[in-house]
Amino acid sequence: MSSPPWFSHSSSAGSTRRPRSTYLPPHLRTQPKITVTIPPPPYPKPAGPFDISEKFDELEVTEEEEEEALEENIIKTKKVGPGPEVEASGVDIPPAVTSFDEMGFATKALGDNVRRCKYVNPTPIQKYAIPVGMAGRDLMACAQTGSGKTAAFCFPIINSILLHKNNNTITGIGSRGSSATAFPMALILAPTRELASQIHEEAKKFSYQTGVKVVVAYGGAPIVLQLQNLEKGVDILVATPGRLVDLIERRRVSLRNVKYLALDEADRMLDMGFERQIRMIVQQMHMPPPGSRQTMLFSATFPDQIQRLASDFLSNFIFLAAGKVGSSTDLIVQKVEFVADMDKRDYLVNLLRSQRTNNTTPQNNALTLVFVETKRGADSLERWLCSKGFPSTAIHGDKIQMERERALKLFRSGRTPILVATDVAARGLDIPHVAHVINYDLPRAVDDYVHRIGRTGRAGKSGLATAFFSDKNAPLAKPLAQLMHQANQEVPLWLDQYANNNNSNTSSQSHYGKYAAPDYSYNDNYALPDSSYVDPTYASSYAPYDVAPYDAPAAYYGYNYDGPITATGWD
Ligand SMILES: Nc1ncnc2c1ncn2[C@@H]1O[C@H](COP(=O)(O)OP(=O)(O)OP(=O)(O)O)[C@@H](O)[C@H]1O
Repeated sequence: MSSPPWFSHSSSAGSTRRPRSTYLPPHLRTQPKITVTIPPPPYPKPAGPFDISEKFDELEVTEEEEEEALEENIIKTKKVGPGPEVEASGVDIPPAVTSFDEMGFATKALGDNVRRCKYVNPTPIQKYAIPVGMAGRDLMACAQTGSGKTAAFCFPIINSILLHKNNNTITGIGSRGSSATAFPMALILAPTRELASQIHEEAKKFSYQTGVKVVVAYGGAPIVLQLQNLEKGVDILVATPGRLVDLIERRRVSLRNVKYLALDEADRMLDMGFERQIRMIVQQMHMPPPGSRQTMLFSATFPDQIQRLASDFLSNFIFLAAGKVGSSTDLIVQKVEFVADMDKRDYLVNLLRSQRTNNTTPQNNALTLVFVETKRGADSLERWLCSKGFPSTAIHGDKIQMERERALKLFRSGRTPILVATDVAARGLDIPHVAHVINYDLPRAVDDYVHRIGRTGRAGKSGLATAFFSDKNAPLAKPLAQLMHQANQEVPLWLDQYANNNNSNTSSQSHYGKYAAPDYSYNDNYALPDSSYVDPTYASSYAPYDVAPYDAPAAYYGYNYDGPITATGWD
């Protein structure tokens, strides 16, 4: 493990020579030499190339294969469970269950779909959250990354739709001239296109052969196709805020009939400056009020500002916390290395080379996700890695949606086993076989670190996370060290020392303060992709970071949304 220049530590011996070709300006030549420490592989060796088909139709498996998969999932959920204690608060909390059979789904089809997904036992959060959701109660649920939160809000929604679809007051599609308005019964909001798309795929699997229709709408993809899908009928609409507002403005979606609302990664949507849009969607666009609809908020982290939103959106809700709020799962081995910024590239290449040589993550077999700070940095690192013989691809907010999807597909399938990403890939993405997450640039906030490393160590599997820490990350030292201690990780002495020297920044989980300016990486990835809308309150914070022109329609400023609806055409 490498240490900062001022820290004397025995492990700094045995360093690797910096390649001759690297020019170092004289004033930087006293920097410590690089040591690459590769821990033993904590992850199972996955078999690649990977099957990324996601539809059940394509997943018809032999009984033998099914048994094998079930066996594997029993092992996985055994690792997840009995799991961390789930803390529940609220009145009349419905009792938790221990198996999917006990959940009492409305139709056999739902139980069949659980089986098709090869889920043997519910994860801890599912044991508590699914009964709460199925009892129709509002819910705020916090559970570690990769713990199965998607199923925890999807199953109650699908179940309730199956129970109540026929009593629906506004059925199917209303009409306005030649184009129809869709009246979904359920709305699931997600912060990014990729996450919305993933939830859509999951929800389709969970509702397979139930008759429940799931449609997705997000920016960057042709709206015409989404409109056509909406016209065919929709029970559950999965959407990003920007595109949804556009569809409502065009009167192609009405929220009057929404009985179930789920916000995934709700805290992230606030960080991104989407609060006003979300409040407008939930409070001013004809959605039934709390009490007349069921609302569920899910995330792995819950910074303070979400509490206020919760009190406005939820009614008589139950709070569930699986494990410590904002903690990382201990399935992930976390390493922190002190790497000066100028040494990062060489260090990374050495790390990947050792990985390859030691066969810990053979090429094309296990996936490595590398997080960087900027879009330009992502492109440049991707090129560098390719030039060094490491097939890589990159994903960030400046790429068009097709390129983003292509990059994910290449990575997911193992054809390009390294993905260089900005925070656009930090939340919610469930990519099997990600064995190693490298924080080449650490994020500014520890919550973001938790979500990033959570791309590995999912659903009971173990994973590895390596962070490159440099002087500029000093403010993160304390919350990072705290988080690692909580997760029983080996914390380098120098990091503890850094943490003690940086006592000023003591907030460990919620880092921006109340509605404070988002980190530029949010702008990089989130604030603009789905619309060019930037809340003027936050616009100045984005300014130095190459913001697309702010062009939100005037309607967005008024909180009373009942005026004339104009189609803006932006997406
Ligand atoms: N009961 C279960 N048994 C086995 N696997 C499960 C179970 N529930 C969910 N999974 C799988 O676990 C993985 C992680 O689930 P999911 O993406 O819902 O996690 P999450 O808690 O939403 O994570 P994040 O916080 O990163 O968004 C998925 O591959 C999912 O199919």
